[in-house]
Amino acid sequence: MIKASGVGVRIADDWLFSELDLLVEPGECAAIIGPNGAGKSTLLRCLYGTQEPTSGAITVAGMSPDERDVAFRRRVSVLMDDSDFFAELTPTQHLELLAGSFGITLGDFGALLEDAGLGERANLAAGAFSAGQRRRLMLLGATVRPHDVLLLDEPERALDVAGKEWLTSLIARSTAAGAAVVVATHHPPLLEAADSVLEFV
Ligand SMILES: Nc1ncnc2c1ncn2[C@@H]1O[C@H](COP(=O)(O)OP(=O)(O)OP(=O)(O)O)[C@@H](O)[C@H]1O
Repeated sequence: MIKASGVGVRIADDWLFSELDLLVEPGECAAIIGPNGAGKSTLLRCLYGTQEPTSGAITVAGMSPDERDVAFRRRVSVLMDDSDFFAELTPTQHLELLAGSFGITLGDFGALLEDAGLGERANLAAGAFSAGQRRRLMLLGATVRPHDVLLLDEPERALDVAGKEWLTSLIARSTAAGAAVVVATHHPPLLEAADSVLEFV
């Protein structure tokens, strides 16, 4: 489902990383770890097609990554550093928007938002939310929408203890539904839940 072979990214004269191989089958989660600036987000951008690797080949959901390709975006869900939400919309409206754009029902919105810890804010504009509440809303959106692949960049950021436990359950739900998940993280419990760990140095 996700295959990277011999992937490298060179910045100016230096290789950020090179000869990197990654294979994530459906239903598996791979964690990417390593120090700040090691290249974790850069690799995720390569997997989503936001950035071209300098060398190597990548296949995601059977396609060459291209974030501009609607067919690719419909199969690959992503939460990156710069992912955003609609500040003027409420969580309920975000879910309605997702359900509408994918032409699906998402089930009981109230239960989903309650589970995300946003039950009491279901009908308030998200622009006034705290950092952790925004992150919960974006994580909910990224995981309830249909996806074969889920790419997460430090999803634990801004989450409280309960939020981090919820995050672990979201990833487990996604892999149980057959998605291939790649998560760059500094949160050790996510490593324990991962099927493989790719360590950047
Ligand atoms: N297109 C680019 N042009 C210049 N520098 C870049 C480019 N892409 C990545 N870098 C640099 O590569 C390094 C790795 O960045 P990256 O965000 O991938 O690290 P990271 O492992 O995700 O770090 P963190 O744990 O801090 O999030 C940084 O020094 C960054 O400035």
